[in-house]
Amino acid sequence: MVRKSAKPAAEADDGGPKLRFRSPAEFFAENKNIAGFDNPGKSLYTTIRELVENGLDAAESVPVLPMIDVVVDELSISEFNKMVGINDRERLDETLYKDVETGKERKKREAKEKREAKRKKNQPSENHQEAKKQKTNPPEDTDANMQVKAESQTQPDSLMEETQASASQMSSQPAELPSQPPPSEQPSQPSQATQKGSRGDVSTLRVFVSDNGIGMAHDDVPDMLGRVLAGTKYCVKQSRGKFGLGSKMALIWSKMSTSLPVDIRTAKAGCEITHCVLDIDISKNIPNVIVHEKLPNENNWRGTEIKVTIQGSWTTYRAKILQYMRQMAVITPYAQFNFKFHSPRAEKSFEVTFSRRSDQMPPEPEEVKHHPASINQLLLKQLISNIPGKTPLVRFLTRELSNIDKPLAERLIKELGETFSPTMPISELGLNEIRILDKLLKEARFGKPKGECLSPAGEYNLRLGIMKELRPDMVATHAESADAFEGHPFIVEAGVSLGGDNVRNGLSIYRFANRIPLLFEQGNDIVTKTAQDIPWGQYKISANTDRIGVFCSIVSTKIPFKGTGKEYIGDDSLTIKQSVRKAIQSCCAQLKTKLARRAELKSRQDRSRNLKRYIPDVANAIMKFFESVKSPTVSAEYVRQMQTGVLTKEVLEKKLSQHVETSDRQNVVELGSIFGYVHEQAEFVHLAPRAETDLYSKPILLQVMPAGEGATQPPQVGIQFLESLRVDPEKPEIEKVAAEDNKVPST
Ligand SMILES: Nc1ncnc2c1ncn2[C@@H]1O[C@H](COP(=O)(O)OP(=O)(O)OP(=O)(O)O)[C@@H](O)[C@H]1O
Repeated sequence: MVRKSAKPAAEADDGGPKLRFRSPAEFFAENKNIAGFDNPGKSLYTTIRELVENGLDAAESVPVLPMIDVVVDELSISEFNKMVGINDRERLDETLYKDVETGKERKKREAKEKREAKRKKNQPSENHQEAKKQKTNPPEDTDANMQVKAESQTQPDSLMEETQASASQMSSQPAELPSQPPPSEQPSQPSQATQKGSRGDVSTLRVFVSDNGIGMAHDDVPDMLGRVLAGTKYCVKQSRGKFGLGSKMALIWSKMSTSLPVDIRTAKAGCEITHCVLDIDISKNIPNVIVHEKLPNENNWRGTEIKVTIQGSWTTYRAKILQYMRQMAVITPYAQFNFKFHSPRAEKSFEVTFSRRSDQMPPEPEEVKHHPASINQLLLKQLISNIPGKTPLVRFLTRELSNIDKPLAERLIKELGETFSPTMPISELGLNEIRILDKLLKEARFGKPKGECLSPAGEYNLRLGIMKELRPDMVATHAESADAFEGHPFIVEAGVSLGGDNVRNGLSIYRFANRIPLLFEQGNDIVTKTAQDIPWGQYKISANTDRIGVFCSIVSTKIPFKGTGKEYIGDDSLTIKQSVRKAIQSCCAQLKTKLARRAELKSRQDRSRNLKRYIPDVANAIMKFFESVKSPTVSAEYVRQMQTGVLTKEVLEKKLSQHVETSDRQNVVELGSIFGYVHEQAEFVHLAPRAETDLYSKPILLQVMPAGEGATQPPQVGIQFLESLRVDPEKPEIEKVAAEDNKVPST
């Protein structure tokens, strides 16, 4: 009898680690921070972001002007309990709860409040001293002092202004967004809706996002929204979505925090409405469908509505969420965003509309083929397996890859060696043939991928955004031509502004990647780092004391984000970095010219203001001059006018003063053309006489030269006949104004 041999020692259960498997859903549930779901507050922000961006992608793919509604409903604890069927429960032992203040905590808080109050009391004198110090010690213009808006920075005031202006309160309170009450006014007991978490107040929120986009096919809905790493955007095309993950992360977070499913209503054009309620089986990474039905679509509605109930920290992330909505409105001016927040505390509720400002949608980005420079062995195998095996190699190279035409494909195949031929079927390409082909594609020279497949925001939209966002004194924009990063085309557009409303000294960075704004980890981003390296001083801009806005929009078929949360782009993407630098520097060069011109015009304006001080003396000097000139040919007419009272000192003073004002206004027109003011508003005043009754029959230009800055001596006076109006050839718009109001004499 053969005895069953005992298990080899190595296979015995020795208590060592056991092999386990994780589904993609489990992996992302455990590592949700890499997808931007770090804590309840950030999870709320990312949930809204993912759903809004899906809506925008869906509308743009129709294409139709996007209309995005976002409603965040804060549920009271009772409301939530009712929803899930739990009875409200009285607390028996209050001291068990984290949100109830202990005696020690109360003492600590009271001491802190006392300190705060004392500090506030002393503040006026401190402020005064600080101001005095700043006056005497202006900060040095060093890179170390350069300020970059940190992510911890509070919402810019301009946002508050705008939000307040357009917020229509749902409560009877004045139109003002409710702000967080000071700590001393906060209840020590949890509110009806919130519980204290380690990261601020955590409450249950129902997030509803709807769009007028392309909608989803009935059968696809469960997989699209209930299977991690499933989507329609895995192709070489510019889009906000890429990973097939975002909406599923929202679902996973809802599963982790409230255990409630996601509710979807969607319809494609001319189709019935799909209503689907689904959950996700995390361990199997498959949708767990609760409802999947078709409903009549009487109004022929098209779009998608998604409702998800999650925990989140509204109070901590409210500013970021509104900042996000606002920046989306800036970079997507052709979209309309309606944002509502409902709370059981009516005074906290509000709604904001970020109106559409342009009907001009950028062209829809095109899907393109892989560029040879983006190829690797795995991708080659995938491409080969996607098409029939009998496809000849030459056709594979020309049809499946971009930037290879037939002659180039034939040259490449020749270069591969004798075992390759243009007609060989791709099924004959073994592992080594693929290795050889991959090596050659990496080493050969190819044209850059074309940027036509991309849809940049456009300098116009960028400028519109900057003007609206910052209302700057001066702005310059520039679009770099398309370049490629690892075989993916990209385009960088930049804008640099100076001054503006509520802009702090130093650098304020606004970065958009495929029209997604960057609100977190800004310090690590390629644009921030590049902007910090710009030698601002060379452009007569102080990175320390000037208020500089740097806007940068990057579009690409692949943005090299450092995480699936699509936040920052590392500055190791060298070709992108170079383009960003060049684009910012081009803006700086434009600003330098404008600054120099502004300084020149400003000094001209100052000079003409100074001239006015000398007008009485000048008038006196001219009168004396005519009185003393004996030659009748020069002065007979003037002497006659003086005798008849036409030419008096007062008339001269008036004329001189008019002339100074005229040249002042000219400066205003020129300044206007530099800063982009509307020319129709500028008044052009002629130097020529307007009527025969005027003092002189020919236009005259009086040149009054002060002796110098702060001179006490009377100025020199000269008189010239003006033959024609001098027009700056660099400023044709001024010429146009003059020509339109063409009372300028031809003589
Ligand atoms: N509002 C919507 N309208 C139409 N289709 C949608 C909508 N939301 C999601 N989808 C479809 O579901 C797919 C999965 O969406 P999901 O948010 O999970 O990932 P994604 O947008 O493809 O990529 P990413 O994770 O980078 O955001 C999308 O590719 C899209 O086809």
